[in-house]
Amino acid sequence: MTQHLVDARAPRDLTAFIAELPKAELHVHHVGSASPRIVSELAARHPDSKVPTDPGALVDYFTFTDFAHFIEVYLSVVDLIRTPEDVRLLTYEVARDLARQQVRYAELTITPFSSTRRGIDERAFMDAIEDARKAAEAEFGTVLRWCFDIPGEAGLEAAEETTRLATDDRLRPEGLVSFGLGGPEVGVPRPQFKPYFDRAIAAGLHSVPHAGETTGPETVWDALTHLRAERIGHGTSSARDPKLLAHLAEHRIPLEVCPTSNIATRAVSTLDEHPVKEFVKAGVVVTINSDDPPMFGTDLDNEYAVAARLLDLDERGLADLAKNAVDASFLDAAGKARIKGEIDTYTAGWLDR
Ligand SMILES: Nc1ncnc2c1ncn2[C@@H]1O[C@H](CCC(=O)c2cccc(C(=O)O)c2)[C@@H](O)[C@H]1O
Ligand SMILES: [Zn+2]
Repeated sequence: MTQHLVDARAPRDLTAFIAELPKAELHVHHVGSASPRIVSELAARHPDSKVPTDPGALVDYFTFTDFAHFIEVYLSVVDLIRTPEDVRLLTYEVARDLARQQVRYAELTITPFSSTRRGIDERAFMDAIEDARKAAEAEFGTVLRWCFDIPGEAGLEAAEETTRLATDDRLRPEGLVSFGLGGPEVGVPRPQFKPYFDRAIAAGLHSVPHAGETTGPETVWDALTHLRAERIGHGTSSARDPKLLAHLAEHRIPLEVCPTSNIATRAVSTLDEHPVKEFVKAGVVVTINSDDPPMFGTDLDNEYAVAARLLDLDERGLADLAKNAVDASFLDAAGKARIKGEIDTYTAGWLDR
């Protein structure tokens, strides 16, 4: 796990620049953000779990043989979240970790179906995430918004439940801005989710499905055509289809690129083979994200360092990447202008030292 972190670090000066750079994170999973500290605390609360309580043992536990193995381990961590207080603790601590990296705004992908099917009361679940969101904004200054995603492999029952939770006016939380689709893609065709995305979009939510992470470019086309995707989670295989790259560039559909994730789940063999450079060359809007940072031995700062290396960026290039994420976010115009202003002021100050 730490191997990714150590190998990928940028030269010292860029590391220091990145650490204080104000950032936005658009693709990060709620449960997948549980740090070793949070996992150990939850595992200690629920000692019957198979997840190790010792943070050191988690390094091996979070080493994956393939994408299916990653999902199996992911679900064992989901099993640790059993009470509304577990949900609140996780959400609040995730916000603390984001704030430490100067993340000013994050869209956190939450899978409410996984919690409600495990017996957490739906009202208590919504109250827990909203309570943590408000506390985090007041205490850390980090603004959180939610993306509720369908765990596609769990079928249409999960799709129906997720859509209900996202669109029922009595339940849907104030911080909810978007609707997603996650989990394995193989054997889970995207078009079947069209009616659910139609309902979510009609209720005012943005469409941000995962696509082209573990399957080919046709899945990205499906996400665009059937699910009316406004951004694509990963979209890695788009690089294999020049027409798709041209379409993404022309319509300014951003990709939520998560380089280290793609190596850890073995979706891409090595960082040097990652297609992020091809996306940029084709004029596609690229945002850099961390996906499930502790599980992949990374964090958002490290993903920016990886991007700096793969794209050969200096401080201005990194600031532009950070601004891409702000522009591609679902923040309002004033909020975007405020964070982009902070990025510019910080970068100018750094270069003037
Ligand atoms: N890189 C990723 N790419 C894709 N998804 C990712 C990624 N990282 C994290 N996820 C998350 O994985 C979960 C998958 C959950 C799932 O498939 C499932 C299947 C059957 C039952 C249940 C259950 O809960 O009972 C869950 C989703 O919640 C998604 O948000
Ligand atoms: Zn993801």
